[in-house]
Amino acid sequence: MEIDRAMRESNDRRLQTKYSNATYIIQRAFALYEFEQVAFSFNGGKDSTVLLHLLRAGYFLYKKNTHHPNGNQTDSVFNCPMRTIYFESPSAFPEINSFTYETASTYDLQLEVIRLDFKSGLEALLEQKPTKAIFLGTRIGDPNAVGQEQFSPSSIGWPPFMRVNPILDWSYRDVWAFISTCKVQYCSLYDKGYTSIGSIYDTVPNPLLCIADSPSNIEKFKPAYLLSDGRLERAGRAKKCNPVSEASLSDGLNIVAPHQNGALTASIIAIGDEILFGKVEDEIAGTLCKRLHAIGWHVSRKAVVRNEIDSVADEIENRKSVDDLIFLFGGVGPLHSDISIAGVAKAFGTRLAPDEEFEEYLMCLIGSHCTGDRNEMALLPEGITELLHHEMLPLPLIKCGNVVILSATNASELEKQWNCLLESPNAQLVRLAPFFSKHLSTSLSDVEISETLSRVCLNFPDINIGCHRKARTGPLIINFTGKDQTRVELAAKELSQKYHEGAFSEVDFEGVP
Ligand SMILES: Cc1cc2nc3c(=O)[nH]c(=O)nc-3n(C[C@H](O)[C@H](O)[C@H](O)COP(=O)(O)O)c2cc1C
Ligand SMILES: Nc1ncnc2c1ncn2[C@@H]1O[C@H](COP(=O)(O)OP(=O)(O)OP(=O)(O)O)[C@@H](O)[C@H]1O
Ligand SMILES: [Mg+2]
Repeated sequence: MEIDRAMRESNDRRLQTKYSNATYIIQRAFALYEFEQVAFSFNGGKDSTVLLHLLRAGYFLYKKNTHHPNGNQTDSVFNCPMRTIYFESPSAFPEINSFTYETASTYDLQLEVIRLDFKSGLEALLEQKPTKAIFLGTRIGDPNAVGQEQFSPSSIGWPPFMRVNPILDWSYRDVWAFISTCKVQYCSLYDKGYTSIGSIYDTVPNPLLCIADSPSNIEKFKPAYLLSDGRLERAGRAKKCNPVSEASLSDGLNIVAPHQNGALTASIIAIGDEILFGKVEDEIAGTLCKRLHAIGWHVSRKAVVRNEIDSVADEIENRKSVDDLIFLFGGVGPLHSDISIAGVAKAFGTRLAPDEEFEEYLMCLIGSHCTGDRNEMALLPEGITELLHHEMLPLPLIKCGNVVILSATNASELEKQWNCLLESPNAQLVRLAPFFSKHLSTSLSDVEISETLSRVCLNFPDINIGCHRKARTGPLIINFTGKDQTRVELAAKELSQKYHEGAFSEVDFEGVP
């Protein structure tokens, strides 16, 4: 069977893994449902074209593995004569329409044409013929894929059937790699710059494929397979909203209010059972606090949580609408305990989806170790992920909504990433007016100064007034911190004036004069 052979002979391990997973799902469906009760939803688009050939291969493998394990199943025109539904619409492109009919005839598909909308059409279909499962070419990144699994029952309010999505985890690039590896025919619109095809009213060629300097002044487009960033495959679907921007706008993500000189707050989340066991000293959070303070940010919370998806998600959930940025570190990578990114996805109510751009960086860094089965590190929260590039970083940093994920494991790695973040405009790590501090040391007892100090606090709500001491019996150091130097000085003066001369001396934070 030509598809199976082409895939076996391919040296694209990653695509082979996708292929074997997809054909496994297809074989499971054929094992679970009677052949006559399963349908394929085909519309001539690239995704359903890929699915058609996977169904042919999956059916071939199913037959080979169940009925005729030793039979000769290598017939290159092996077909899957399955029920195929096509919702034909007057607003479909004629090229799509004719490709659908031609392909159905080439591959002996039993075409059932439905001229109703999806929901009513499916209701009518299920009334006429028992249909338990329908194969769809839905892929992650499609607006309607959110929340779906490879087997997902139809939504509430829809007629009951199982949606089977064998290529749910396929990327745009996987689709074109498969089409090219197996040399299958596809609708001609994809050679004219269309990258995802809806109706004639809402679809134009993808502007990202436009050839700018066409000599004839007529717009020309490169073929769809040349689109390098698959996340933009729907850029030609004019009237439909991009789920990424929709989600980020409705959540207010990525939009840090333009506080002129005001307060921006950050929280820091360390993930690590070892820190909680007391086995590892975390040096990153402390360094981050210093760096944030130095650029005028307030740190509102520093937390350490367990290597558990729910613990990470809960902590982010609590902070994501309170703080302007959340810094997260620990639990990032391919190990079983590296659950931080899944926790971020859960906190934002999204799923992990392959990020092709990040995967490319991983490939450059660790080569074939991250291809095929081992691309888990390229699964990033869908619709909310931004990559923060910097020439000094071998891998871009990941920002999801307002959560910045640091991969640093010690203070010196952090310093490097911090400097890159400062230079990356998308990190939104803006420099604010600096803090001024004054520290007074005294041998007065806590009891002696507490009442006066409380009054100063009331008079200077804009100044942070804190106290610390190195030992119970040693001097007390009082810290005045704020953005207005004059107010800081005034607060310190108001306190010292209430006591005899020499009761306070100015020191640094450590208490050194
Ligand atoms: C066979 C079939 C089953 C569908 N089942 C559902 C469903 O259960 N729930 C739902 O919200 N939409 C369902 N839809 C609609 C799709 O989610 C989606 O709106 C449609 O494929 C159009 O996708 P597009 O916007 O990418 O063109 C179904 C569509 C088809 C063809
Ligand atoms: N008019 C239709 N008739 C039958 N099935 C459809 C129709 N429209 C969508 N589908 C099903 O929904 C799936 C997802 O649709 P979608 O438009 O995202 O993919 P596609 O049409 O295959 O490719 P493209 O994204 O390039 O348009 C299709 O693969 C197909 O299974
Ligand atoms: Mg389509």
